[in-house]
Amino acid sequence: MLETMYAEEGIGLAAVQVNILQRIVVIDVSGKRNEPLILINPVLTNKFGATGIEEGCLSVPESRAFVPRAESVTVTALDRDNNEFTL
Ligand SMILES: CSCC[C@H](NC=O)C(=O)O
Repeated sequence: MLETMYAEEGIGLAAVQVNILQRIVVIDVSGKRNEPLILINPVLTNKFGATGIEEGCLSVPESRAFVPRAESVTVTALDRDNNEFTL
């Protein structure tokens, strides 16, 4: 998933986008593209505020649309070593 996200110059990719039917998300919003974040079975436990921007989607590359988003969220997930973390 990381390989695909980096190859497509994305900032995030969900497993279902590459036909893996599991709750896994990879993200890298670092400037140098060297800080991958892997969330397995993520659960949003809190969200705050409302915002949104026009976004693209690697699965529908020809389209862009405004997507409503929270300003911040709290998420708990497992990492690659099965350790739970919250951010
Ligand atoms: C803003 S959410 C990320 C959207 C897109 N990733 C998956 O489709 C990407 O451009 O990386």
